[in-house]
Amino acid sequence: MKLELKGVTKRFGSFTANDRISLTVEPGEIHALLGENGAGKSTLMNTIYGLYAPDEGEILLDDEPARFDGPGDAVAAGIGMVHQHFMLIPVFTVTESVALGYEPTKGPGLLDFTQARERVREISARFGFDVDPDAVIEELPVGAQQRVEIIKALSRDAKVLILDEPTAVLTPQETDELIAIMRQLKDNGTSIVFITHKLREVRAIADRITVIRRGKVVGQATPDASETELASLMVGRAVSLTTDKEPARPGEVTFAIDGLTVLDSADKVVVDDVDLTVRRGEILAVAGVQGNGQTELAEAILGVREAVAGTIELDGKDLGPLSVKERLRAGLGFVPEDRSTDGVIPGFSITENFVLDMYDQPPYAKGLAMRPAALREAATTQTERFDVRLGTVDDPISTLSGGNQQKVVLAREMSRELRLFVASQPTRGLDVGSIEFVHRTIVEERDKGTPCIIVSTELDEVINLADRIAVMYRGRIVGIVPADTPRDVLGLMMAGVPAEEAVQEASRHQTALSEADDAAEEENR
Ligand SMILES: Nc1ncnc2c1ncn2[C@@H]1O[C@H](COP(=O)(O)OP(=O)(O)OP(=O)(O)O)[C@@H](O)[C@H]1O
Repeated sequence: MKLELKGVTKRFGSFTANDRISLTVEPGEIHALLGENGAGKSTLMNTIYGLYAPDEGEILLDDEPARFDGPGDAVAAGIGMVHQHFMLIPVFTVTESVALGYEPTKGPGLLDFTQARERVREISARFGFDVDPDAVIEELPVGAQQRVEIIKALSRDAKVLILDEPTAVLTPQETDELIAIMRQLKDNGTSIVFITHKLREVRAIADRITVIRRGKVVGQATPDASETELASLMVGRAVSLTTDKEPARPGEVTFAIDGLTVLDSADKVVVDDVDLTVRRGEILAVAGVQGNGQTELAEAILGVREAVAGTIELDGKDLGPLSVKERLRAGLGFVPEDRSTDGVIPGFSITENFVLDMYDQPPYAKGLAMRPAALREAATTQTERFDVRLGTVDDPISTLSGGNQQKVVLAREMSRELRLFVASQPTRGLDVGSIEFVHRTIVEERDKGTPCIIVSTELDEVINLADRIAVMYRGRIVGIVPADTPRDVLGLMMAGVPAEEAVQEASRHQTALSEADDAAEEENR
């Protein structure tokens, strides 16, 4: 189905989030939508999905004007959407989740689960999804949950599928699987609108690219545009995709973890006897495929997850007995992996979110009295520094775009005097310009002498920032290697191969590749 937007405008009060946007998505086309944080991408998609009514302009489906009074109308017209945050109910099975939207009925008030299960089976088989209709959502990995969202849309005959940052939470393997699925859907005639901040993906799969900035279309591109060209079109200036940094000048060890063991909620060991040290003035990146204990390691440092064995010491002090609040006061800056559940309180204003645990600390309080003016000033200055796109700092943080909420968390945590900085997926959901800034700011923090731990599943980020890299696999540290370790060696370590073996295996692989090249050349001659 062809989707066409003509002059679509959406305002929130006096703020124009989408300003006369026009674009066309042809049947079977993968159309990427690029734009910096707060550019208006999600707003536009929510409008196409019937969650917002456009203030001006129109949406056409196969050249016919469409008006939606809610997502129900959009779905009936053939539009499906997979949101940034999945809308699935954790305790439901796959079949129940799909039936909830599709609701094939046996009669008044009775859902036909047999029919729904068949539908799940049929769609899974057609696209090779490998999803068990009876699996419970909360027990599925994120990539599989996302496939359920796609099945749900397809079960309702979606002909236009909107994917809003679908790869932000996926492992590299899951991303490859999703890309394969998108290709199949395309071959099947489904039109796809694809939002992402990852330029490599855009170049790999998009047929056409539309770039929006501050609510307006600023350009169109084809996938042969370079990453640098796309980045500057998005942000309106040249962006460096790598961070210039001097070699670290590490000082003394001020942070040490010894024999740390942590259990998950089902009492399974998720961090297994981990030893780590970080020196002043260095960045240790913890790399690994999501779900190998990195999250729990970071949570144990913050104190939201209890260690069953081992110690954590900062500046010679045992953090074990300290509460989260006391650890923050001891100089820990912490960026959680999931800002929406652990980083911000949606109903609070940006200013209130700027302090949370630190409201009674100088400079925001003097004795027992809070100093609202000092707080407001800090929130204003720091959000400006981090280029947070906002109306005023008194607005609820929930009105900010996802990437801008992430920047508030970073601004909050990086505006204190720190003795240790720990960040999980610090740039998740950020645009390339913001990533450039955040990476530079982390390096500045290092150069002030703060020991930094960056937990990231993005190898680009790990390689860009790290002075040393610790690779985690199944709760253990597989090895700690220098920052210039080749990608293929890191990849093997992430699959559990010890460092030395990984180096040998990678070099064998390289030799085999070059021998194959030589043989092919010989044959061509
Ligand atoms: N309900 C709302 N009330 C007020 N302002 C809003 C609301 N929803 C979005 N906005 C504003 O509209 C702008 C566009 O937000 P949107 O979420 O569409 O951005 P985005 O391009 O998807 O960004 P990101 O890449 O960070 O997800 C932002 O400045 C945001 O603050």
